[in-house]
Amino acid sequence: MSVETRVKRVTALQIAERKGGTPIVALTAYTAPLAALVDAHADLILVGDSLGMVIHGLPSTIGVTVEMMILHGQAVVRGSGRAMVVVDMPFGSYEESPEQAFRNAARVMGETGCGAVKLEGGSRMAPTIRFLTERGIPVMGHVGLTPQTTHTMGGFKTQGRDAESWPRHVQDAVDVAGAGAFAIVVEGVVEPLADRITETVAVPTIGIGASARCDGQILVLDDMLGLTGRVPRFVRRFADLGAQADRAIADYAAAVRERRFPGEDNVYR
Ligand SMILES: Nc1nc(=O)c2c([nH]1)NC[C@@H]1CN(c3ccc(C(=O)N[C@@H](CCC(=O)O)C(=O)O)cc3)CN21
Ligand SMILES: CC(C)C(=O)C(=O)O
Ligand SMILES: [Mg+2]
Repeated sequence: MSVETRVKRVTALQIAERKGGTPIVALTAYTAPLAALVDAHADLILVGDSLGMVIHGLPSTIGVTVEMMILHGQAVVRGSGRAMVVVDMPFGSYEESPEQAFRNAARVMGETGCGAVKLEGGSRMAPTIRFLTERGIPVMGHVGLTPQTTHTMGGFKTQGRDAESWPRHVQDAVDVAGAGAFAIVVEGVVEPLADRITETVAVPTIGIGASARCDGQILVLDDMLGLTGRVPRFVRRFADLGAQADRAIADYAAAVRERRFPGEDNVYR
């Protein structure tokens, strides 16, 4: 392919410049084939640590490892070509020190070829975000409901129901942006708080369960395709692939048992 026609990936800078513009379209993907489908329509693909719960059956994201993130990150980078790929830093891989975060983030970037990493946390993670961005690793922030701290936050609870907590959440986003994050996922916050955060920080906010006031939206792909079980209120099911798969598998089972499959078309003679 010539230099002129080669499609370049969306960059962190391009995402940062989308503040206040056409909403940024983001989805998760964990595998090459689904990354290819998302790549055709989205600006950003997140290899979320939600993969631990969604495809590995873990009870939370706490047990996800750097190795798991790298394997799925490699698959998603291979399957996509245009969208920016961001890989979640899993629990325990970045909280200890900026140095620990850099070591693991550099490994994730180097072994997957992704364009950025994401890590959870507000003001307390700002020094780490600065440490990474100053050393060439683009960072996406994640504030509000942070699933990796579910055990200290008392479950997956929507944040900002009490207006007294708003200044703390706004400060979290301000500090994350000030530390150099190119965008911030705002998860599970009431609409007026999402509005306040979005109008306060200069970088785009990408919401999940955080209203239409954000500069973009993200969902777990499997949730919006209808592949997961009970989904929270913030999810819209744009398809019902779980039910379609169930019917297809039932049809296959019946066809095998009744010797209708394999049929004439499926046999080598
Ligand atoms: N499949 C899947 N989708 C996700 O969006 C997702 C994951 N997994 N795993 C990691 C985190 C966990 N997430 C979650 C999970 C559950 C709720 C939930 O049940 N929320 C309550 C809020 C109740 C309240 O208002 O406090 C809800 O009923 O919507 C929220 C976020 C978002 N992330
Ligand atoms: C829900 C998104 C933002 C995420 O962090 C994940 O999928 O792990
Ligand atoms: Mg995550």
